[in-house]
Amino acid sequence: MTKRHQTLGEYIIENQNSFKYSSGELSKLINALRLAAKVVNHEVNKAGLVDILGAAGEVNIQGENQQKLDVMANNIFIQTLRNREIVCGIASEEEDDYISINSHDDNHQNKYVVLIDPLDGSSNIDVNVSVGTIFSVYRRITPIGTPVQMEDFLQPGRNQVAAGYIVYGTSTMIVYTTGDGVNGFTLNPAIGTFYLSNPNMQFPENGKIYSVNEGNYIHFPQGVKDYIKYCQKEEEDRPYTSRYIGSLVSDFHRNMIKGGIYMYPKSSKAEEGKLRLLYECNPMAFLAEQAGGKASNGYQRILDLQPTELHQRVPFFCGSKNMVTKVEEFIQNA
Ligand SMILES: O=P(O)(O)OC[C@H]1O[C@](O)(COP(=O)(O)O)[C@@H](O)[C@@H]1O
Ligand SMILES: [Mg+2]
Ligand SMILES: [Mg+2]
Repeated sequence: MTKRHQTLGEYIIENQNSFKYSSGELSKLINALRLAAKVVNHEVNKAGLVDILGAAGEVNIQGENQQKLDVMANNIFIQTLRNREIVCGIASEEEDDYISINSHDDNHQNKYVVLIDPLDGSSNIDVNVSVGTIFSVYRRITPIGTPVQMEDFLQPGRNQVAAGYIVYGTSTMIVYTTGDGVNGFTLNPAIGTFYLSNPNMQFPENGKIYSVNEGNYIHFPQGVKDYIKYCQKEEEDRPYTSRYIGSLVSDFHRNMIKGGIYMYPKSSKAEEGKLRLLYECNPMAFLAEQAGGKASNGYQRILDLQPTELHQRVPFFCGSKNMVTKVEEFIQNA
C-alpha cells in the first residue's frame, strides 16, 4: 500500500508553528505562491498552442529581450501577491524598480517583501526545455506603518525567512525552505494539488556533475579554467559529467538530487558574471545551505554579501559542499 503523500496545504498548516515569526502570514504567502505557480504552470504547459511564445518586444532593465512568458509570469505572481494583501513590497527581474504595496487598511501593516525571478531559463522557453520561477522572502526592516523602502530589499541573504523555486519540467514541483530544511512537492495535474514527494532534500557532499556554459571557457579566470580541467581529468573519481540545461533552477534541482556544482563565473565579457544576487543567487544559496550544500562567489559566502543594487550580478558557484570548496581553492590559488 503506497504511503499517501501529505499535501502542501497540510504541510504548511502542520509546520507553521516551527517558523519563529509564526503568525500565519508566511503560510498565506506560500499559499499565494502556490496558486500563482499553478496558473503559470497551466500557461507554460500549453505555450505552443497559444500565442505566448517568443519575444514580448520590450527590453528589461537587464538589457534582455523580455519573452512573452517572462511578462505573463511576472504579472501573475505580482497580481496574486497583491490580491492576497500579505506583502508590503515586491521586486522582480522584470521590473525596473520595486513595487510598494499598501495594506487594505491603508496603514502599511504588511511585514514581508518578496523578490522574484518570475521565469528563469528564458532562453529555453521556445524550445520546450524546463524553466522555473525563483522567490525570496524577507521581513521588512523599516517600521511597520510606513511605506516600504529600498533597504527592505537590500538585505544580506542570511536574513531571508523563506526561499524556493518552482520547476516547470517533466513534472511541476515547488521546492522551498523556511529555514528548517528543504522539501519538494510535486503537482498532481489531474487534481491541481501539490504533494510532498521529496522530504528533507539533501545535497550529497560530493558529486560527479559540473554545470557551466563551457562556450565561455576562454573568457573565464584562470582558476575557473583550472577547475574545469580538474573535473575533466582521468583521475580518482573523475572525469565528472558535464550537464548544462541553461535554466539555473533545473541545473540546481538535478545537482541537489544527484550531487554536482553549478557555476556562472565572471568572465572577460561579464565582469560580475550574469546571475542576479537578490532573486537568483540568494534564494538558491539559502536552499543550498539548508540542504547541506554551499554557495559562494569564489571568495565569500553568497548569504553574507551586502547588496547595493536591486539588479546587481555576482559570480556564482553553488552545489555539493566539497565541490564548491574545491573550486574556491582553484580560484584563490590561481
Ligand atoms: O545562456 P547562458 O549565458 O549560459 O545563461 C544561462 C543562465 O541564465 C539564466 O537563464 C538567467 O536567468 P533568466 O532566464 O531568468 O534571465 C539562468 O537560468 C541560466 O542558468
Ligand atoms: Mg533567472
Ligand atoms: Mg527570469
